[in-house]
Amino acid sequence: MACTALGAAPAAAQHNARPRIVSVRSQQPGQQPASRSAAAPASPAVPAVGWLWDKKSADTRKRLQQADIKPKKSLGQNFMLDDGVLSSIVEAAGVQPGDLVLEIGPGTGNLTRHLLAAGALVTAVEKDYALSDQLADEFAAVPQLRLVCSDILRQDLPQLLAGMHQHAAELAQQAQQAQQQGTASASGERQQDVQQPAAAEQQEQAQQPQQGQRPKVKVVANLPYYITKDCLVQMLPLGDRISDLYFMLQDEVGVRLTQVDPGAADWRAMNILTLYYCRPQYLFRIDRRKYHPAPKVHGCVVRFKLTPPAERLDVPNEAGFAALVKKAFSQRRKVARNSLRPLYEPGEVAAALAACGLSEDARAQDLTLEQFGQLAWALQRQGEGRDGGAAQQPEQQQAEGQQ
Ligand SMILES: C[S@@+](CC[C@H](N)C(=O)[O-])C[C@H]1O[C@@H](n2cnc3c(N)ncnc32)[C@H](O)[C@@H]1O
Repeated sequence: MACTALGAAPAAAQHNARPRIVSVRSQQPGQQPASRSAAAPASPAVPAVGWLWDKKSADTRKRLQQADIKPKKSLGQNFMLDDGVLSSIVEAAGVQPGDLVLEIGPGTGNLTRHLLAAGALVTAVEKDYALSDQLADEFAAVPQLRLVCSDILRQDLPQLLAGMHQHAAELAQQAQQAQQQGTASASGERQQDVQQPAAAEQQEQAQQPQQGQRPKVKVVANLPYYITKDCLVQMLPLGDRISDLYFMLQDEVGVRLTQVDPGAADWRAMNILTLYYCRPQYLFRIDRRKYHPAPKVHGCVVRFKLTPPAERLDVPNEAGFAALVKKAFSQRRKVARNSLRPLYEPGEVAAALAACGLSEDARAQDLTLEQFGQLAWALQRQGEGRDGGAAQQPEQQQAEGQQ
């Protein structure tokens, strides 16, 4: 396992981030985990699963006591005790050998073990140093796990995801070298340079596809409830690099994000923005007693299937659209023409709503994603007509208003 501190946030965000290297146990080229033969196939290795099951998730309480570690409420530490639930999540996520999986908060490694057993190449980001140290020891012989000891919310995500592709390329290269060494020694030949340098370089380039062709990452996590929204805001826009998020959430939040319709009191800006970026699906509920310590509320698993940027609803401007939606919901009881002040004059909003075939008295909570999209275009067209083409987007107006 490689344990590192990668993808540190920009300087302004580094206060308190303190990512650090716990340990680095580098793999010698060609060296494989003990369980693998030298003549491994030239693809990322899959660990033998036997030892993974030496530790049962149900024993978490006992193992924490032995290590003298108390669950920290401040870090949302509610460990999953049920291996059945964990394997259901990995199965629902369709994890296949060689898949790239980002895990947030591996904790005592309960979900991590299931992901590795399914053959995933896992990058796990854990904020708690004590737990990171434990994981670094436990998974020392597993190069398929890359452990990042840091706060996920302070990570430069594109950099973290790029590091996952690099990790996969390194493992593939090691497997290939091991295979070549195995073949050479089996045939009794002397090890020779069988490739010209240029050919080796070409092969390496072929193994490192460009961004658009790279396989997308899956994110699978038993999240601390208090960072759910921030993680969604951070990850939902990355549909060009992430295929799906499989999150264990507070049940009430999962229901609110997946089972509320326009017009309901619980229809919020987060519903509109979630639907803009993905298709959310409630998978199953998890009894609160399956966690240690048991939280006050039940959990659930939700799949967020991310929409690639080119397939999202067409809006005049993404940041402007998000600002429009948030402003419209900022005073939920008011009709939209009033809640959208001062971004737009009430008369402008009423005219735009009418142009979309909507009631002038519509409230934000009455509107669907598509209707918000139509409203954004109607407001844009009106602005262009009024300003002779120099219409401002809401975020521009906001920025100027703050000056
Ligand atoms: C709900 S526990 C889940 C632990 C483990 N995955 C399981 O299923 O048993 C959440 C984990 O996230 C870690 N964590 C909390 N905040 C974090 C953050 N901002 N970044 C990364 N990890 C975090 C906690 O230390 C804890 O290990």
